[in-house]
Amino acid sequence: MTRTPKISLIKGDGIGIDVAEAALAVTSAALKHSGAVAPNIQEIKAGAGYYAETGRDIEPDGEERAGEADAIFLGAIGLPAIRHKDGTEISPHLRLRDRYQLYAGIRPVKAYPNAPQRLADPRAEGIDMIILRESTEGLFYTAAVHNRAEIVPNVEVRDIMRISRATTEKLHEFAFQLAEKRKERGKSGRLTCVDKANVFTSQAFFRQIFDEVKAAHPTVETSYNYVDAMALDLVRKPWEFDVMVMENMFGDILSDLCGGLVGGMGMAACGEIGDTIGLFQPAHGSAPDIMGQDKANPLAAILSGGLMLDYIGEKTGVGGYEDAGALVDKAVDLGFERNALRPMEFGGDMGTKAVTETVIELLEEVA
Ligand SMILES: NC(=O)c1ccc[n+]([C@@H]2O[C@H](COP(=O)([O-])OP(=O)(O)OC[C@H]3O[C@@H](n4cnc5c(N)ncnc54)[C@H](O)[C@@H]3O)[C@@H](O)[C@H]2O)c1
Ligand SMILES: CC(C)[C@H](C(=O)O)[C@@H](O)C(=O)O
Repeated sequence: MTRTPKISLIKGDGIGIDVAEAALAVTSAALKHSGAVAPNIQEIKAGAGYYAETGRDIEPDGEERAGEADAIFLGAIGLPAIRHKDGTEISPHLRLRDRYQLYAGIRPVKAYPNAPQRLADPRAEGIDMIILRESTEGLFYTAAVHNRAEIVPNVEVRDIMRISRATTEKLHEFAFQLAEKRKERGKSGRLTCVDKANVFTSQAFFRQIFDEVKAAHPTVETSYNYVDAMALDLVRKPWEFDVMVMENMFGDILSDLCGGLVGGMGMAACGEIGDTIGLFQPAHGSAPDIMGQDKANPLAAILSGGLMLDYIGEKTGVGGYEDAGALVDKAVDLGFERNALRPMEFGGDMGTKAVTETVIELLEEVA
């Protein structure tokens, strides 16, 4: 008997609530088309709004319950007006990354036809790459929610860039395997190690481990780029890159830059994978400037939902999930090809609901 996959759902704050609902509607339609069993979904309350009401950033036992599922789906968390006393924002999702060691943060960056090209060079139409952001340590190791920074009140605060062998070996192994898979699918499969090895010992260690892991993957073409030069190259010739692997903070910053290259944050999908569970969310935030107005582009969340279905299928072996993930991608591809997806984010005429309904209609065609 096939088992029923389980998803933990955290809608969060602002547009996170709307785009999470959009992603669920689309994934549920895709699963019906592929004949898969519907997942059990347990909702967990968390976020800045929840903190303002209760003084807690996630419901009691929420972290533990989140991890009992096959995957976690998150909308977005945080509202700039709601902060801890130390000035930082409400970010329980960083504890989920830490607790479940979600080290491999996959952030796909793809240019779609009829979506805005922010670069004038026509080669920008071919942008199709992945930022692989380590998501548990690096400069986020001492993020405020972990209480690990060295603090001399009002005098000095030291945040630490932690690069550990155990996590970095797993990250680079993941990166090489991803590059190999992409090459099999006709992409260049070139892997770039993005670091700051010219200045920081931790970053030289990151690169040293990259070279060690590379020895077991002789067919993968590799290169190095310092993170500052990477920012330059992502604007001047992003089409030359395929997979880029980097520490946490560099990936945080460059993945927003990449979102901008292909339209905006409403296109920035994300999957954070650990050894036992994955968390899927759009890479954008709660967008307080447009919340409650049906203006958010739900595609980053919808594409993240597609990544989640693929992950659940591969992890559990439950039939129809990987097919449903592929259907979500196909529907979005077709929608852009036909100019049937015109999010307001790009100056189009379609709000959150209209984009979601159109993707659901397109699913019927691609199924
Ligand atoms: N993963 C997360 O949960 C996450 C990520 C980033 C920021 N945040 C939080 O979200 C809040 C707002 O942060 P911010 O303004 O720096 O980043 P943001 O991503 O929310 O917004 C940045 C800009 O992009 C636009 N935007 C973002 N997503 C969009 C979408 N789907 N459709 C259309 N436009 C979109 C916004 O309107 C805004 O102009 C903060 O509290 C921050 O801490 C949370
Ligand atoms: C809101 C914040 C904690 C988060 C991060 O820095 O990881 C966001 O910027 C992201 O990119 O997902």
